[in-house]
Amino acid sequence: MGSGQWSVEKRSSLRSDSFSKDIDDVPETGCLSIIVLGASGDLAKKKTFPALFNLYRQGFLPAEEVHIFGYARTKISDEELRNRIRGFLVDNKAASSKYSDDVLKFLELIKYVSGSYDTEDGFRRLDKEISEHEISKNSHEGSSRRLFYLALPPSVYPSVCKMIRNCCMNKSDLGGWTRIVVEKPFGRDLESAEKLSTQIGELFDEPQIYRIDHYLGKELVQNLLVLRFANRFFLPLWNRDNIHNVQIVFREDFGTDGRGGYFDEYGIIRDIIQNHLLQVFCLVAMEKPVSLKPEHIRDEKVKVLQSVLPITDEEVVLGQYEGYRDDPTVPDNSNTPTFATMVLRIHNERWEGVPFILKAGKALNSRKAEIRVQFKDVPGDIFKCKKQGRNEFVIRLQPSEAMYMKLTVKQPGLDMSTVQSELDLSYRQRYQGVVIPEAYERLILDTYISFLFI
Ligand SMILES: NC(=O)C1=CN([C@@H]2O[C@H](COP(=O)(O)OP(=O)(O)OC[C@H]3O[C@@H](n4cnc5c(N)ncnc54)[C@H](OP(=O)(O)O)[C@@H]3O)[C@@H](O)[C@H]2O)C=CC1
Ligand SMILES: O=C1O[C@H](COP(=O)(O)O)[C@@H](O)[C@H](O)[C@H]1O
Repeated sequence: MGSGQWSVEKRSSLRSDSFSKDIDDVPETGCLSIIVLGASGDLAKKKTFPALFNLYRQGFLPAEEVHIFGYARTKISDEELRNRIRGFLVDNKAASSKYSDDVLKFLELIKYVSGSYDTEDGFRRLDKEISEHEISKNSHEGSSRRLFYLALPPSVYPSVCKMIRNCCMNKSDLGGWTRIVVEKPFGRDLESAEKLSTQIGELFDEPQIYRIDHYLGKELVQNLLVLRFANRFFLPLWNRDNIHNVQIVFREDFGTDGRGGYFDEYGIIRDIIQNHLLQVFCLVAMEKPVSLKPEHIRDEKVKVLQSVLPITDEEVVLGQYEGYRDDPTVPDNSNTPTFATMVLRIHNERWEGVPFILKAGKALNSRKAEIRVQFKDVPGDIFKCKKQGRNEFVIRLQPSEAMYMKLTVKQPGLDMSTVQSELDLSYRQRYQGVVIPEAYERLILDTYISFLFI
């Protein structure tokens, strides 16, 4: 395959599950069960099931091979779970008021099992349901694939992983596997993250564990490396000599929305900044990796993080939106921040002196996620155009993916006056008819099929 082309391959290089034997050459032929744990929750209904639906519609989850299971403590029937998620499955092809055949057929693939997260009873019933599905598909023992997606608060990951390990593992000697997907935030702090890592590491091999940060699946986040390292424009400009500051901003126009129980335990820094915004920050600030191999990219990210100076109190602002404590699941005296802004300073040759301003807030007046790179003023400005504002390069992750560059140009006409204008690459206009995948589609697909850049 020539350079720059994508190819679909099995994760053969990662097939070192201790539960599988010598399976490198065994094709994956067994059926696939996707188990969404925490199926009653916000993530499951808003993102996980819709992403699975989109994969199904595009043929990546063939009905003959796949079954989907929801699991949570809430006692509801299969039909009640389907009713909860139905409205979140958007089918562009369907007539506006009707659910399409695709939606109805997809919902038929979903079964619900109710049980607790720390006792074996529920997980044994879940295992029984999965096995029945595997048998019904004539999947040979040892060839079936089981993907456990933990759409749950991290506090229950250890017990859930233990239950999966004790009750729901399948044989993998004929190309089958068991994998788990865990969400951010990965613990509350370094100590709890390390503890969690150890606990999960004792139960599963590294290649079986997928830690997800869905911001990495967003189209314009995926584009950051290409933009930075495949364009001559940016190479000489991307440094302290030219850049005045970088802002990485996340705003949401709704509050906890029934998730107060989860959110109040973590707050905006652990919910958004420590994971989503730091990943974006690393991609903006890191040096060019040796290659696109995950470990090379990781190494460069780690170097940036290690170069960040301790954040000072004077460069942090925290806030809580009015009405946050009205949520019945939030304690009346909660001081959990729902808004935070902080300045990160990188102590290295490229970035010394350039503030990286990270900002995140819930229940603000708009929904937006963007990166703003503001350039320094032009030295020796003969046009006196400071009033027009600086050069700025903006990457809008959402909504309406776009990147645009703010430039100063001559105001068209007889006068020699200046005005600020934009070089605009709005995806909707530029890539008409191209469907941009949701972040979770990309990431979930990666958990059972891998795309290699060769
Ligand atoms: N919501 C979102 O948009 C996103 C969320 N995430 C991550 O996904 C994970 C789940 O988030 P989300 O779905 O929003 O959270 P929810 O608060 O909706 O929790 C999901 C489910 O977990 C169970 N649950 C909630 N709190 C507890 C608890 N303290 N102990 C045991 N079970 C509990 C509930 O199910 P039941 O009571 O029925 O068992 C609930 O329906 C988090 O790690 C979050 O960071 C990541 C990206 C986006
Ligand atoms: O991880 C999370 O992300 C969502 C926002 O995701 P987006 O893709 O819609 O920007 C946020 O609402 C949630 O609090 C958080 O847990």
